[in-house]
Amino acid sequence: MEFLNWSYQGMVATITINRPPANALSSGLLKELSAVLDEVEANEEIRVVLIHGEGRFFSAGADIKEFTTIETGEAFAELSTYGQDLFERMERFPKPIIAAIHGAALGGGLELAMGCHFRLVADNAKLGLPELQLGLIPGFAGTQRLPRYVGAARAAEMLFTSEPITGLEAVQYGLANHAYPESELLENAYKMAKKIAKKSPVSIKAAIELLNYSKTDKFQEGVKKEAKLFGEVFISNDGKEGISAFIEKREPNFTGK
Ligand SMILES: C/C=C/C(=O)SCCNC(=O)CCNC(=O)[C@H](O)C(C)(C)COP(=O)(O)OP(=O)(O)OC[C@H]1O[C@@H](n2cnc3c(N)ncnc32)[C@H](O)[C@@H]1OP(=O)(O)O
Repeated sequence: MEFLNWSYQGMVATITINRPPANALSSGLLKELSAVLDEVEANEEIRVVLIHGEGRFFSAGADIKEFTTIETGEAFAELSTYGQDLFERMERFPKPIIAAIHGAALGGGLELAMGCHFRLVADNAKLGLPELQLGLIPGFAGTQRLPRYVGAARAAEMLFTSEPITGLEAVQYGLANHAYPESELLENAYKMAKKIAKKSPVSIKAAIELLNYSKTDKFQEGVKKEAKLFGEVFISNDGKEGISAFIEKREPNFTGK
């Protein structure tokens, strides 16, 4: 594995995102995550999965630099569908997956965390979907999962302003379950994971299957629509301007074209 480390001890597997400087989710990293999930699913000794980031951040989102190598809207929509399917698999995964978020979970990073069964955060972490700042939209099901956790109006504000919320706010909004000082986050996440690992894997698997029924057919329709629009927005002039502005470290100038 090039971008992820993983190991397990005492029924708890730890997946560490390790792609400096920002743990950006390149397509290679997403493929590795899929392969790790295969191994974790097949291993009967593992009952709970904890996912966190090495370095300063959980993850700053999809790899914006890799975006410049993608030429067509269709290819962008395919990337979107790949991430959506992977995070959907996580939400349906038969073993609980907990995200422990420090630093920042932005864009695809937050979308990955929202595909986990729940989130624990550092109280000063930043969580947001800043894609509109890039002249884009979220593409890994963020437009469908965020309103489920925080409500439509808060999701709209987070999308329209691109401003992140803090870990403490994420708990108030229902996006994260508990916030801790950053230095105590992992220790508390392991405590929680070990508690859950004592439960029957049979009943955990059934509970996860049932929790997924609370999603409506509209969720799946919304996800498909998101991938289509993700490709369309990417090929707009504003999409190109937003990505160039990020790479050139300047404010974008959007024209509506
Ligand atoms: C379908 C999904 C779509 C998406 O996910 S689109 C991406 C959404 N995410 C974002 O828009 C977040 C972009 N990043 C940031 O806002 C900031 O960065 C941070 C808040 C994460 C950190 O800010 P600071 O502490 O000032 O560090 P820094 O100098 O901006 O970043 C350190 C290095 O990390 C690279 N980087 C950060 N985020 C990404 C990314 N998402 N993709 C690729 N590279 C990224 C930067 O460019 C830079 O690199 P260098 O040192 O070479 O200049």
